[in-house]
Amino acid sequence: MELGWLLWGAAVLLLLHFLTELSPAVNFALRLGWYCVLCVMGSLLAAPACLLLNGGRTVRNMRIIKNVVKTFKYFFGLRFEVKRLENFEVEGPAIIVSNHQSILDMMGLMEVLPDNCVQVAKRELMYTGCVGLIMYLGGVIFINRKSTTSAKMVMTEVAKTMVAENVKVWVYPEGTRNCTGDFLPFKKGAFHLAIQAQVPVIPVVYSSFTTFYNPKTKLFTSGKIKVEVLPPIETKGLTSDDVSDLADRCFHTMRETFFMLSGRPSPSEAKDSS
Ligand SMILES: CCCCC/C=C\C/C=C\CCCCCCCC(=O)SCCNC(=O)CCNC(=O)[C@H](O)C(C)(C)COP(=O)(O)OP(=O)(O)OC[C@H]1O[C@@H](n2cnc3c(N)ncnc32)[C@H](O)[C@@H]1OP(=O)(O)O
Ligand SMILES: CCCCCCCC/C=C\CCCCCCCC(=O)OC[C@@H](O)COP(=O)(O)O
Repeated sequence: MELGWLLWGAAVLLLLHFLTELSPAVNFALRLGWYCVLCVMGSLLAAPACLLLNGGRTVRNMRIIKNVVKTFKYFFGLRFEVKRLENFEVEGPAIIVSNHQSILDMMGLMEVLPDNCVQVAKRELMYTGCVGLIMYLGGVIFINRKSTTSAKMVMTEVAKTMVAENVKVWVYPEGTRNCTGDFLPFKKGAFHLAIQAQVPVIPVVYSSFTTFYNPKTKLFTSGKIKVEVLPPIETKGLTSDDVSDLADRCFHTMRETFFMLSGRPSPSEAKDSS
């Protein structure tokens, strides 16, 4: 009986292996499925630890979550090369902004996540079972993207509490995933937040995933991701009139860095040299 199960197991594994060799779409689905399984298993493992060690929803749980998620990269042959981590060393709260290419970004985020830092996420993620639970326990701030008024109210509240509780807040200013090899225009919530709280903005840039991950062509192989933490941008003395300039400044600096890290000329440079 046991031998029978073993043979069935081996046959299924062999079949999966042939299917992944045969079809990029199967390889893509299996690897992404495996990532989701890891997230679920990691959450099931981390949730009791968070509850036992820290008693409930608190940013301190992010340390536990970070340590679990940092192991995921080994399953996918992903490597991170991190530069200028010291730029996170600002006293007190800050807004961290970074580019958002995929659900895989969570691995890159945890690779560099400073202490006392929570993320802003769409509220739909709260309803993903144990993954939603672990985000809740880690202190993730959920916003309703379908209601600008509600999202703005939550963000304004965050501006007050981040100063009172000395936390950093991580926002994806593109507001959605984008794996096109360029940036989407930035939404302004993060920059309103920074100016309302009078705290610095720290941009973080991840190189393009397109050489190893592309949902359109069903590519998902191993690869290297370069990450650079840029110098903090002060907002002391800025007012709501400066939000657009601050957002533009971050967008351009981050986009230049993105093309540089990705080993591609930025579209403006390419035009100049032609
Ligand atoms: C252990 C194993 C674990 C396994 C793994 C599990 C979990 C790990 C745990 C944690 C990791 C969590 C990682 C989560 C990542 C989730 C990522 C996301 O969900 S990204 C999507 C959500 N985020 C965002 O959308 C942020 C960016 N968006 C914005 O900033 C938006 O501006 C907005 C606030 C959401 C509002 O957007 P909306 O489209 O509705 O409107 P506009 O942007 O057009 O703005 C309208 C108008 O309002 C002005 N504005 C915006 N914000 C403010 C504000 N705070 N105060 C005042 N005014 C504001 C804006 O400027 C516009 O005006 P104008 O056009 O005149 O400029
Ligand atoms: C009871 C319900 C059960 C549901 C089970 C779902 C299981 C989900 C398992 C694993 C999901 C892994 C999620 C990792 C977190 C990644 C967060 C993320 O990157 O979200 C995308 C969001 O930024 C932007 O969304 P859109 O691009 O606008 O869309």
